[in-house]
Amino acid sequence: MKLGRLNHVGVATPSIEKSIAFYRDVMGAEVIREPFDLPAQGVKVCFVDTPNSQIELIEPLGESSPIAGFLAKNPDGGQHHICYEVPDIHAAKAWFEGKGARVLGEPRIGAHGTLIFFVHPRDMGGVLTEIMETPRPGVSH
Ligand SMILES: CC[C@@H](C(=O)O)C(=O)SCCNC(=O)CCNC(=O)[C@H](O)C(C)(C)COP(=O)(O)OP(=O)(O)OC[C@H]1O[C@@H](n2cnc3c(N)ncnc32)[C@H](O)[C@@H]1OP(=O)(O)O
Ligand SMILES: [Co+2]
Repeated sequence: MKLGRLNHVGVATPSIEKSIAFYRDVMGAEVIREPFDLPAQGVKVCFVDTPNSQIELIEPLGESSPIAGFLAKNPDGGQHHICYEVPDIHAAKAWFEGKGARVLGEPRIGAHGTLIFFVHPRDMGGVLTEIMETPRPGVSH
């Protein structure tokens, strides 16, 4: 597998509204997308555009949110995951499994509307890694 484009850095936050104010007023972000709920992933999401990538703000949605444990340990929030693009999600899953890395669940639709999966941080040098199929040109995500 060839390492693809960095799509986004996930940042967990207890309050997307407060984080939006931070990225706007302190970081000078000019393009901050409208937040939206993603119940299937247990998070509320807001994309902050940078010139070459995106920051993905994620706030827990519901008590069983996958980021609840992270926020319990880091109540002010923090860097949560890094997401790389790949051309073929199923080939990428087979690649990581072949390397003995723990893929967390089956590929599912992520915030950009393409298939994603996560690889366990303990098998990825301490970094929770999201793998995302590259959006196709002409399809809006
Ligand atoms: C917006 C949708 C989507 C997108 O399209 O972009 C998203 O990004 S959704 C983002 C949220 N979803 C997920 O994170 C799903 C995958 N995550 C998980 O399955 C779990 O969070 C986890 C990675 C298995 C961790 O589970 P948890 O119960 O929170 O913690 P543990 O105590 O079991 O952790 C085990 C181990 O891993 C360390 N850890 C946990 N989270 C992270 C992290 N974000 N970065 C680095 N390390 C992390 C934790 O400290 C434990 O370490 P040890 O104690 O040393 O074993
Ligand atoms: Co993400």
